[in-house]
Amino acid sequence: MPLELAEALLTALPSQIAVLDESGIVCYANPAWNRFMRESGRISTDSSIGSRYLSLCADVLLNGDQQEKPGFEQQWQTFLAGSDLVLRFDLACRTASTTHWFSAQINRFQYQEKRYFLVLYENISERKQTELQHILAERLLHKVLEVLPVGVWIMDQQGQIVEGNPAGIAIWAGARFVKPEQFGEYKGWWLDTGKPIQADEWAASRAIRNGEVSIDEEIRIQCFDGSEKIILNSALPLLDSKGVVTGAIIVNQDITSRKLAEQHLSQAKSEIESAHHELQQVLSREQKMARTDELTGLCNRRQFFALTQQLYEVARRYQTPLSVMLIDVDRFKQVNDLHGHLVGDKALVHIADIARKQVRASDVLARYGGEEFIIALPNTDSEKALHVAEQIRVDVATTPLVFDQQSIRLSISVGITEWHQSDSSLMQMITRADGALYAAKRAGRNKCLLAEQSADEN
Ligand SMILES: Nc1nc2c(ncn2[C@@H]2O[C@H](COP(=O)(O)OP(=O)(O)OP(=O)(O)O)[C@@H](O)[C@H]2O)c(=O)[nH]1
Repeated sequence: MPLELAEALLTALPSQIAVLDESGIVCYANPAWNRFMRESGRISTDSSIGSRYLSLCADVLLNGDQQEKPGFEQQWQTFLAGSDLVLRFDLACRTASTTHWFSAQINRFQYQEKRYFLVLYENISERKQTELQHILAERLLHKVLEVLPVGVWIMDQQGQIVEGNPAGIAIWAGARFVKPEQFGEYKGWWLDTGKPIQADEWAASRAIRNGEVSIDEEIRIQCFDGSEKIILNSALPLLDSKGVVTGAIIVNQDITSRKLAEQHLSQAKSEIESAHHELQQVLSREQKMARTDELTGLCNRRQFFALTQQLYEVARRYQTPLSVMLIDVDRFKQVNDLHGHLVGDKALVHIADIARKQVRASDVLARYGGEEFIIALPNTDSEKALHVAEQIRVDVATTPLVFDQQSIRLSISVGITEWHQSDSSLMQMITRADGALYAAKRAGRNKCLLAEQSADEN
């Protein structure tokens, strides 16, 4: 090749090229080399010829490491003095505004029995920047993973863990851990349904195999100390630019203590609810008992007054009729004496049942005490009340109490009255009905008498 052509070629080449003599002094440099050395402040004139190669390598960073100059100097001197034919390294040359990265290749050669070195720089700044950004991103990711309170695992396409964070390690600490290929046989992890997790059911493997996204699957893991942990397990497939699954990212959250607290809370809630329910039942039983006569199941005297007082107020206010009747079992002492107290009780229940059949839902039927019953009949005048009383009396007289193959005949006397304009209280009505009852007894029993009639008779 003619020398001029070789010169023209070296001048046109964008790569930096220099030739050093055997002591490392630049004896040839192409324009690209000189331009770079000048622009980067390594030389002040237009030419590098005569400069020591080492002095042109100020601020050198070898192979991306922050290797200091003495380290490089030593490497350079060894190469210079040794017999190696090629020296390759990446270096960074800092200029005022930026850092240029080169891939350097230095070849030893001989020319006219003298030793020389051909230095060739290839600019790899772009590639290095990308690499550096990648490294920075990875470092950032590590930092984030380190401080994240949830466990994060990154798996490759084979299901091998390539990255994990301290929170993740803490979650699985003490767990009966197995190798991925043993997942299928392992019974130490199971879903919250109680089903052991099989290899292909594991959220991570579904993410890798099918690209499936699983969010917050609740799983239980068994630890060597016998305890259990409850973990929320999520898995997302990692995809490349073509959408092909390259691995998975798994996120774990230990919710054992939260779950325990929830369980305690719901247990406490159901205990409180059942205690409340029981209390309600006791209360309503108590309330019923407080209103009811135990023997006959009718209202007791207190309840009679509570209900009838309201009927009395309504009758007074709207001037509507209201009647009251007092019923007394005739010669009841004899029933007790002849058949015993127990039969006496049955007789009372028998009469209560008969009376119950004759009253309306709006009437108040109560056991007034001992062998006495009382009925308040709203919207009923004394004539109609007498009619009701007669029906009860006749039913009692014609329906004997059958007990132990005995038939016990019973009768009642009834005193009836209705509300008068002149009445000042409910009690006044009851006293009048009692007077009529007394009169019915005196008149021979098994009778119903109106207070108004009995007053006339007296
Ligand atoms: N078996 C039973 N007897 C009762 C009950 N309450 C009151 N007696 C009885 O009822 C009887 C009422 O008797 P008396 O007041 O003398 O009147 P009587 O025998 O019914 O006679 P007259 O009312 O005059 O027809 C008493 O012997 C009481 O002991 C009860 O709950 N059960």
